[in-house]
Amino acid sequence: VLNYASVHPPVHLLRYTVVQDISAVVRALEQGVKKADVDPAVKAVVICGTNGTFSAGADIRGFSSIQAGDRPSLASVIDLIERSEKPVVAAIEGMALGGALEVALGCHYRVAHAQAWVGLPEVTLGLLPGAGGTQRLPRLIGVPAALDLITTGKHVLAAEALKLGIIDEIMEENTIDAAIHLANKVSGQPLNSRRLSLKQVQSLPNMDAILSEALVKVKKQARGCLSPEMCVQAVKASVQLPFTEGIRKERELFNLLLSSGQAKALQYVFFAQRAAQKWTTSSGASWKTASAQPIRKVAVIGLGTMGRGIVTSLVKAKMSVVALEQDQKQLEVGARAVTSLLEREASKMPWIGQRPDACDPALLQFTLDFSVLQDADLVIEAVFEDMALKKEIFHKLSAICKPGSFLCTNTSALDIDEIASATSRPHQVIGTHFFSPAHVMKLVEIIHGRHTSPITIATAMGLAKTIGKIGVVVGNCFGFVGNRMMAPYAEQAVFLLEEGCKPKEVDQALEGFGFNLGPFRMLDLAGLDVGWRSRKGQGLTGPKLAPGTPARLRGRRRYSPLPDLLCENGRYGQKTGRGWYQYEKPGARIANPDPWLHNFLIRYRDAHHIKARFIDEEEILERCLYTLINEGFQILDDGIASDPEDIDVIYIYGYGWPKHRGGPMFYASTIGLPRILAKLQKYSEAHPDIPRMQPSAFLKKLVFLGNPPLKEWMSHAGHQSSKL
Ligand SMILES: CCCCCCC[C@H](O)CC(=O)SCCNC(=O)CCNC(=O)[C@H](O)C(C)(C)COP(=O)([O-])OP(=O)([O-])OC[C@H]1O[C@@H](n2cnc3c(N)ncnc32)[C@H](O)[C@@H]1OP(=O)([O-])[O-]
Ligand SMILES: NC(=O)c1ccc[n+]([C@@H]2O[C@H](COP(=O)([O-])OP(=O)(O)OC[C@H]3O[C@@H](n4cnc5c(N)ncnc54)[C@H](O)[C@@H]3O)[C@@H](O)[C@H]2O)c1
Repeated sequence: VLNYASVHPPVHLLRYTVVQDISAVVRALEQGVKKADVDPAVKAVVICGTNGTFSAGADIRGFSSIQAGDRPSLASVIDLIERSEKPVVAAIEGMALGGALEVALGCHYRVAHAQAWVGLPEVTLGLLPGAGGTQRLPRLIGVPAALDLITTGKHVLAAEALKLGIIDEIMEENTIDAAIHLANKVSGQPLNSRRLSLKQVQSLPNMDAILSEALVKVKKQARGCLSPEMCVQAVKASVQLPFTEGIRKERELFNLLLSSGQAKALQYVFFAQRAAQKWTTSSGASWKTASAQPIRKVAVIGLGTMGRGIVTSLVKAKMSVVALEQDQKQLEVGARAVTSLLEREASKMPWIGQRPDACDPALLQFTLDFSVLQDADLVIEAVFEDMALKKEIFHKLSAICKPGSFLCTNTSALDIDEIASATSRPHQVIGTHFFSPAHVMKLVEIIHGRHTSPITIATAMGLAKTIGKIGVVVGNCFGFVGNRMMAPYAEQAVFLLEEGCKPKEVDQALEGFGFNLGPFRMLDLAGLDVGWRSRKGQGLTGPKLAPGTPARLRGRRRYSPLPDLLCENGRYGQKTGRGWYQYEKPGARIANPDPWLHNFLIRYRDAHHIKARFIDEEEILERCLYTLINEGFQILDDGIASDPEDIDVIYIYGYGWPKHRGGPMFYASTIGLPRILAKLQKYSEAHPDIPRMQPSAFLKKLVFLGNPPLKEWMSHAGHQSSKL
């Protein structure tokens, strides 16, 4: 942990390794600094890490054992460092994150390697920098810059840290030697001006406005997450209170966050995201047995909503891309759309000037000619959601593409095995389900068919990582994990309209819960015609529907024809300017309640003899969320997802589930499975014609087993029909 090595007398070198037992690091730092302080042979101290890394901060797993009210002893050691009569220099290699940057801020000087980066990411873990960071950083770099770093948790490279004033010197090499040199140079000089706790925060004429605007901004973006707001409160304390009182306030806010439950959820997500990268199949394949093949050239077929976003993501990651369309007109429209997306992405990257190759259009070729795809290492198909068309394309690809190339489909729900059956290489066929907008959304569901080889899975996962996405391996069934769980959720939302709600009431309840968009705003954005086409394909509506089928029943299941009726009226959502809401013009984004729709709902209820009733927020949330969670339990039992963490990662990064609630399965564990079961039982008794409300056998089993913790759920799953 800490290696107190006096290798460069008279400078003491305190080397410590991070992400270990924080109290051991803290104790060792304390002893080291105290020893150096009383040792007359020591004139200065340098603190550095081992193996080229200063530190990634406190061990996140250790937070669960900290009780609210515990004294963060790291803070007192940082005080000790700052009070030292001998200059202490931080030598930052690799990274200094969280508590590590706070240690560096307690040092009198900071030297960093040019490739090092620093940041205070605590906010992303539901916390705030709890060891003086919120009080020292504003004193060092001013309130606006400190607010930016502390409320976003972003990391900055050494050059930017130097510009901001966090770092005193940057070195291309020999950072530790440079720190020792600096320590020797400043030895004997007065230190008070270097002690941040003694500095005043630089006053600004518009300080009140800066703080209140920051508060408004973070509240708006946080969707109920507390930590960004508490970060602003802590920085505000640095402006309004003397240092020691500010530290007290920081500790009070830290303890409040620690006990809020949100910190636990966000830390769970941190590990869940990493766990999802470690896929394993039921046959035992994993990263240990299969490695990703190198992918240099990717082809994308179809430049519609999804294809253009996928192409943009690939080009941003500097991959060579061929984009193919079905006719010249579509090719031109698609090419224009991709160019404009790439331009927008480039303008968001201020470092573009230093990296002229980023988003290089020379990496991109547009074509109508399938034979150009011959040497692609991997192909992603993103044409219409139509099985016959997809099979035709895969058959063609199988004949044209070189033997080693991988064939991926971006289907939202269709059977991967059936698509693969159109090829002579089903082991190289896989689903890569991106989310809209594909150049923004982080998630890619990687769907493993019956014949998909481990190398194909590894390669698809590798590609996702290369382009900055989070791949999650799932099994093959209609809608996979995400869309399969979305179906009962969206279905409930529509049933609630039939029973008396307005779209805005349902959306407000779910947006209040923390979703980016409620179900109706989301459906309007995605396009109502997408689901309509799928329902027609399934024979739930349209020409394939048997004559005489009752309007609100399919078999013995309740069905709502409302979404079909909207489409029949040309209301496809934002794209047509009308959907569940009305928009100023087609393509406009601001959703306004539509009196036409409200009258339509009244007439619809009259026609079907439905008596509208008042439905409170609790019922809206429970019916939408608990049916979604119920499907999640079924998915786990079926083996379509290998564990609840995977489902949670899918929902957070693909569907805008509020991160501070940890994903649907984690949320279920915080509510308690007995309560979810009881509510589902109550609602399914009231609505016996909605099978998706009937509690899953797996949920019942877990309740019967005494509501075990989430980590133990999978040891009780059935898995007879594991698809992974
Ligand atoms: C006494 C109380 C005092 C309280 C006072 C407050 C102190 C302070 O304010 C709080 C903090 O410092 S908050 C902390 C602030 N710091 C942060 O928030 C930093 C969070 N970490 C990161 O951002 C990234 O992991 C890195 C950029 C460090 C590396 O990225 P990369 O190269 O892509 O690698 P990777 O795949 O990401 O990780 C590799 C492995 O390391 C694991 N692990 C990593 N960090 C961990 C941690 N802190 N902990 C535990 N484990 C951590 C990770 O799970 C994975 O494990 P696996 O078993 O192999 O799966
Ligand atoms: N839109 C979404 O939100 C979303 C999200 C995830 C997955 N998906 C899936 O992605 C796929 C594409 O969806 P989309 O929304 O981008 O559709 P889209 O209608 O916007 O685009 C499809 C494109 O494919 C092109 N195309 C059709 N036949 C072709 C052929 N034979 N050769 C070359 N190009 C051809 C069309 O010209 C069109 O540009 C579908 O399978 C869909 O289910 C869509």
